[in-house]
Formats: sequence, structure tokens, C-alpha cells
Amino acid sequence: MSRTPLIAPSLLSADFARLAEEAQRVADADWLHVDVMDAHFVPNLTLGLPVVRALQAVSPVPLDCHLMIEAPERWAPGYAEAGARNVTVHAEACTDPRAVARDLRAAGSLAGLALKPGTPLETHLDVLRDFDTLLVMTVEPGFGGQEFMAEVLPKVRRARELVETGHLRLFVEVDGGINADTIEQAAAAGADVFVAGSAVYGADDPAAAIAGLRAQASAAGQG
Ligand SMILES: O=C(CO)[C@@H](O)[C@H](O)COP(=O)(O)O
Repeated sequence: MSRTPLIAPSLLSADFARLAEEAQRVADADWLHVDVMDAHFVPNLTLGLPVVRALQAVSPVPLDCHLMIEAPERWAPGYAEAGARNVTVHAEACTDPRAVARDLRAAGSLAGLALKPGTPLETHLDVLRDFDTLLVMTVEPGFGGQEFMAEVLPKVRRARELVETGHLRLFVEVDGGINADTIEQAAAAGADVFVAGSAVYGADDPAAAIAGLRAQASAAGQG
């Protein structure tokens, strides 16, 4: 079945001194991916709810918030209340993922569950029925500009199979090292949302980079 790819530039690779302009530069994207890091769950610190609220007011594109934080139960609903389209928490950080999904949906966003490269899909299949997005990390979370981990693709393939057979009903999002050299593998494996930081914000023309990635994903995702 053919899929419509969604391209989500990651603001992590943008100029943090000019976030409003950087959001405008990717107005052709489908979602704007916002990496929230707390320096505990991952060894990096980025931004939090006040900045997301400010971005929500100026972004031409719906926000896709990826919370790489501890205790996501406590903080995640605030991002949904701020107006984010999708809010993703990490399975490895959640004590009760179902409760988070319920709270996110009640607050008006889609609910996403992220898995680090080494975290298996099978042990989370049951709770994933309550989620709208599965984010498969294709790098270790924490930093942009890392190399794509093709060894994670079987997880993407399995998730797509479960969607196609009706066992799951969700977006399959890939994040990390997605660029013109890797997006086709990810699309062929079954991803339909593609986070790309350096490939978009590092390009001279982000709009052309988005269009190119979308065309590649669309062609490779047929069938
Ligand atoms: O969540 C993360 C990193 O933890 C990603 O969203 C990166 O920001 C993607 O950057 P590139 O690998 O595309 O440069």
C-alpha cells in the first residue's frame, strides 16, 4: 500500500538564537520536530515548555515534540496543552505508558512512544495499541549529526507489518541520521514520518531539501 510521507525537520540542528525564523524556514514541512532533553535521560540539555509555547505561537507547521526526559508522566501533558500535534515519550523512561497516552489524548495531542535502538518492539506491542505514533530511534538519542543505524530497520519493518495486518494503527516515525543517502532504506522498511535535522537545516535551501526527501521517501515507500 502506498504511503504519504511526512517530513519533520528537527529544530535541534537550527540556530537556537533565531528559533522563530528557523521555524519559518521549514514552512513546507509536515511537522516541526522539537527535541526536549533534560540532561538526565540523555547527556544533553535543550529547551522546555516555555520555549515550546513560544514556538507554537509562531510555527507555520504543527509541532512534533520528542521528550527525551525522565518522569515524562509529569511533564508530557503540558506539551499537549500547549498545542503540539504529537507528543512522544520514551518507553525506557515511562512507568505507566498507557496512562501517559491517555493523558496526552485527553489534552488534545496524538500520543507517541519512542524506542531507543536497543529497545525491542515486541515487549511494547500491547501498550502500542494505545498510541498514535511509534518513534523508532535510528541513532542513540542525545545529539544531531550522528550516523544512521541500519541495524534498527528490522524494527521498522516489523512495525509496518503490524500496521498493515491491523494489529497496530499508528505512524511509524524514524529519527536520526535521515538524509538523502538513508531515507529510501527507511521508507522501504515502512516508515512514514521522517525526522531530519542536519539534512534540512544544514542545507543551503531547506525547502529544496524537504522536497527532495519527500520525493525519495514517496518513491521508496510504494508497494
Ligand atoms: O532526537 C534526535 C537526537 O536525539 C534527533 O531528532 C536528531 O536531532 C536528528 O538529527 P540528525 O541525525 O537528522 O542530524
